[in-house]
Amino acid sequence: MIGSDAAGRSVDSDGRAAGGAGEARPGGDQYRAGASPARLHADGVGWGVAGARILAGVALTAEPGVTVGLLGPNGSGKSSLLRLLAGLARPESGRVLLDDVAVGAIPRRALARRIAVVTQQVATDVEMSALEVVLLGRIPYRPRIAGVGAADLDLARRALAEAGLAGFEQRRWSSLSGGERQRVDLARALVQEPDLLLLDEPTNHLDIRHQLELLRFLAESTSTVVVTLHDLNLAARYCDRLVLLCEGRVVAAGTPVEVLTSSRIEQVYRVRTDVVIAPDGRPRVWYRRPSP
Ligand SMILES: Nc1ncnc2c1ncn2[C@@H]1O[C@H](COP(=O)(O)OP(=O)(O)OP(=O)(O)O)[C@@H](O)[C@H]1O
Repeated sequence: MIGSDAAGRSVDSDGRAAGGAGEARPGGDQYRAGASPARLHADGVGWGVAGARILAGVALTAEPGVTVGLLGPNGSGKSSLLRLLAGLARPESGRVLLDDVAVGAIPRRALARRIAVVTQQVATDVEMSALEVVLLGRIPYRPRIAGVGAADLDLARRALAEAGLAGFEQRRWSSLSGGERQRVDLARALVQEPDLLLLDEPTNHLDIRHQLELLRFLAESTSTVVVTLHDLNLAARYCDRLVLLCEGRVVAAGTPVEVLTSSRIEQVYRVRTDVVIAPDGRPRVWYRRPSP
């Protein structure tokens, strides 16, 4: 045990509540492929910058293995909330729990083994190969003075192939296109073998085929996933649940059918739509042309 959570409970070296269901990690540091999907729960979360309130009273629950889509207009607080969920910033009020342990109480190295984050800010001037970037995801698993092992290399190569980038191993990061960088960064997150995968607009540089492949991959992933998206139809099709933010507050949460109603989309996005339920039982949003 190397710490305690906000409630004073012991926290083990993997950031789990001592004696909790997930305490033992079969296979230790071996390839786990998101074998222990986490439950993420946030409630009453508030956060602000320089006196400006960015998030207020936000609640979000992602059950193990579920894919939650985080929606909302520009500036509604999606990226800010994702940072709080990832433990990259601390909420000013409320709490964020990973399997009942406050994220802020989990040691950084343990947190890096459990949560992987794919952000929008992908640096352009990194002098590394694609394979080296992917291998960054293995650092939380490596003894501090050890080099890269054969198993790490194998995992990184497989993750690149999974991202559709087999053969890109030695390509310089700076030579990659925006979409290729986004997929390398996803591969880096995958080799972290996270229990919780947090992605901030991971489709924004991807062509439609890669968007569909990525969202299908997330939907089928054994990890718990929270992903911010702007495309309402992709969110409706691939997410189990949606949380809709507006001006830093949750205005709706539930299944895609419950959240994506025509009146709510108009209220939040000021866009008129027709929403129909497709044969797969999920909503499809048709945007009306703005009247001249
Ligand atoms: N560090 C900061 N300093 C000042 N304002 C900030 C900071 N971080 C976020 N904000 C503001 O908080 C609000 C929410 O930003 P955030 O990036 O979370 O929104 P978002 O929903 O992800 O937006 P988008 O869809 O445009 O990516 C915005 O008005 C933004 O300008």
